[in-house]
Amino acid sequence: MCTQSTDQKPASHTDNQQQEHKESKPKPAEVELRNVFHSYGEKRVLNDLNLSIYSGESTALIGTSGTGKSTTLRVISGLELPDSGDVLLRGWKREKPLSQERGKLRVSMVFQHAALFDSMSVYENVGFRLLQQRRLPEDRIYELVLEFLKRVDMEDAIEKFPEQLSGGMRKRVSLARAIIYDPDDDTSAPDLLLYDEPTAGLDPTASTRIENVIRNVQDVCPTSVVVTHQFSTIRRTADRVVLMHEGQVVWDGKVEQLETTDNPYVRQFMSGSLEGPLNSDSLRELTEGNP
Ligand SMILES: Nc1ncnc2c1ncn2[C@@H]1O[C@H](COP(=O)(O)OP(=O)(O)OP(=O)(O)O)[C@@H](O)[C@H]1O
Repeated sequence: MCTQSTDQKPASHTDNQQQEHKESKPKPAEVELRNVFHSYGEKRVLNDLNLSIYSGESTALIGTSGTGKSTTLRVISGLELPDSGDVLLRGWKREKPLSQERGKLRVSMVFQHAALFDSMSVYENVGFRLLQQRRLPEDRIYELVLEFLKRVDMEDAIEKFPEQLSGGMRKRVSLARAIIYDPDDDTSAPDLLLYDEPTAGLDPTASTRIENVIRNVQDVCPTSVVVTHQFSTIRRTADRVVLMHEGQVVWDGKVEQLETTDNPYVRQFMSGSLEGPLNSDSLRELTEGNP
């Protein structure tokens, strides 16, 4: 049942994007999504989304299922173009999808289901981009793959195939693949890492390993967005948290403010209560208010 309908409709979403984050972070934005709308067929998923991702900051993107978090990552990466609104990468406006223009920011994405090539070894998976580019001799690529596998504690698996690895191991391999670059060519390092539920389906130990890796790779790429449902991942990996609801940002603050804010969306999300602005009555009002 919706108990707080009038002051939590779309018009108030912007107000609810609390200034807790913005007041304290006058950093340059790596990514700006401005008034972004995106639908799959008739289903509107991003609904006037405004979001900035700041340099040097790890942002956790949270929200209930189906609220558009993965779609937001896909729009940031250029895998999807918005129906309307702007995607700005260091001020440069994306006009075409990633397949047609790479853009001003090197974005690497770690997908929810590792997305490794089953027919390729771990070496071939992690070195895939460097092997395709053919700029480096193969023994140098092997060295680099080994080095980046060490970062995720997976160097012993270099000759293995994905089917020989557990889910958590596959995720660590996919992390190595996302971050690998040639240290002699600074332009090959990722500028932004996007993680889609990196710890989903993992036991607590495997989750902790992934969370440590996410923290540790911040020296390679200090700016990241992590979509997650897991509080341990939020606490261990994020500086800032953005809560989405029905394709909009409804709260934006520092990770420690999750515990103290009285924002009703955050309070309900944190408590897991069925009562509050995240419930289905509220969702219906939101949809009805937006043709
Ligand atoms: N390719 C697609 N075609 C049609 N509908 C899609 C597609 N991708 C996502 N959707 C729908 O869009 C909505 C938002 O999906 P999205 O994956 O962005 O949400 P999410 O917040 O990441 O959800 P979850 O936390 O469950 O992963 C969902 O209802 C989903 O079913």
